[in-house]
Amino acid sequence: MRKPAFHISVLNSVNGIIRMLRSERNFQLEVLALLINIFLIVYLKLSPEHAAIILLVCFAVLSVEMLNTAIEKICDFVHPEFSEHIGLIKDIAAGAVLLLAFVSVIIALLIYPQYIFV
Ligand SMILES: Nc1ncnc2c1ncn2[C@@H]1O[C@H](COP(=O)(O)OP(=O)(O)OP(=O)(O)O)[C@@H](O)[C@H]1O
Repeated sequence: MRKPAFHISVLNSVNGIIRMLRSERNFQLEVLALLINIFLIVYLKLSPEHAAIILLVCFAVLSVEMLNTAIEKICDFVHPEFSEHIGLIKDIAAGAVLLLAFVSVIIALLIYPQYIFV
C-alpha cells in the first residue's frame, strides 16, 4: 500500500479524534476536564511551568484513552465472542487509563492549592 501524503495522514488522525469525540463518553468527559483546566490555568494565572504540566497530563489522558479504545476495537474485531484473554487485555488497557487518571488527580492537588489558598 502506498504511503499517504502528509496532509492526508493528518486528516486521518483528525478523523480519529472526531470519531472519539462523537462516540466515546469517557473521552468526552476527559475533553470537558481539559476545558475546565484551561479555564483554571487562565483564571488562576498559573505559571508557565505549572500550566505546561497540567496541559501535558490532560493530553496524556486523552492520548491513552484513544489507545485504550483502539485496543478495545481491535479486540472486538478479531474476537467478538467472550474470552478470558480478551477480557484481560481490555482490563490491562483500561488500567493504563486509570493509572494516568490517578496521577493527574495527585498533580492537580499538588499544583492548584498554591493558587487557591494564597
Ligand atoms: N470479549 C470479551 N470477553 C471477556 N470480557 C470482556 C469482553 N469484552 C469486554 N469484556 C470485559 O468488559 C470490560 C469492558 O469492556 P468494553 O469493551 O465494554 O469497554 P468499555 O465499556 O468501552 O470500557 P472503557 O471504560 O475501558 O472504555 C473489559 O475491561 C472486560 O473486563
